[in-house]
Amino acid sequence: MIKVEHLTKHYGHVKAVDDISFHVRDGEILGFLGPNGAGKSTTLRIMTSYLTPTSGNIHINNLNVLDDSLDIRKIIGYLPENNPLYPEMNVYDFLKFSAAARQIEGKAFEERLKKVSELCGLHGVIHKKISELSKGYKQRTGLAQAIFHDPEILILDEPTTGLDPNQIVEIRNLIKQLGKEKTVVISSHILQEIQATADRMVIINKGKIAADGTIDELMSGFKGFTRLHLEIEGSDHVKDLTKIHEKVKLADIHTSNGITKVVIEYPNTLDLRKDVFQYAVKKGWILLEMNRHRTSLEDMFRILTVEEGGEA
Ligand SMILES: Nc1ncnc2c1ncn2[C@@H]1O[C@H](COP(=O)(O)OP(=O)(O)OP(=O)(O)O)[C@@H](O)[C@H]1O
Repeated sequence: MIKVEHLTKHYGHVKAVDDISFHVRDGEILGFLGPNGAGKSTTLRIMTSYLTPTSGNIHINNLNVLDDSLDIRKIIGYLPENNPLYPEMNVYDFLKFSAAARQIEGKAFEERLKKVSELCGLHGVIHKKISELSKGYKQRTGLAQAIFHDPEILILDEPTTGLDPNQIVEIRNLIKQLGKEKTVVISSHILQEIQATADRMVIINKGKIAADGTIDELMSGFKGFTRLHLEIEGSDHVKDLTKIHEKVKLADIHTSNGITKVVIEYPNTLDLRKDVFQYAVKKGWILLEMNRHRTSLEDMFRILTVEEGGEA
């Protein structure tokens, strides 16, 4: 269990993380979602004990990042955002070098290498120079380094950034595979990324927690709205649509060549399509198109982060 408690981190005048608390349960894949600059990397670097907090603490099992940084690094595997590798080394030498830093050598190294390269699909490239690998294989090498000491917790900072769509799917599958045995925290600024891999998510914005829960919980807790897109021919009074119901708002209206394109908005708890149709008939309008768009999780993410003043 990872417990983040009232964590705050200042860089000079910049409050990168502002009194956040959340937890990660054993065995779950937690998505840590937020726009650029939200404070994700800072939180993850404190979690991995590479950075000290200004205040607050993170407990991992019976350890905490203030007092037990060396022990914490033993139980955590970390893939930082920029995946630092040594491009001049080949994959084998790089893994041997990283393993030696953790005192995994000789027979123990060879045994672990067999398992890790199988899991990360590195067999075909093990003697290739890192600089010659595709971005996807570089990421696999970074993941192999992160799991080499068989940590119980894996912290992955934006692991699919910069990959092509096929590589993204491969790395997601690998993360899900690793998540069967380990507790995983994966950060991203892309909602679909978190939806595709995580069991639960914590949304951070401007250093504060904006939401925390499973995707279903967040959706049901979020009072979404419907956007009804309409095209109406031959009316000057389309704005009157707001009279249908007190909750209807005019989101957009635009007329050209005698056709008015209008978007109305109302809570998801209502379905006003019939009312709109009947109103149009009553007014003698010709309704050319009606298209319903209900707020999705993407909208929710945008709203949560924008309302908090972010730049989603
Ligand atoms: N070493 C540093 N010195 C000063 N400010 C920093 C430093 N590292 C991060 N920041 C600032 O702290 C805030 C949070 O940054 P952080 O990297 O944690 O966010 P992030 O959510 O990981 O974003 P990104 O995905 O863009 O890396 C930002 O305003 C950033 O500019």
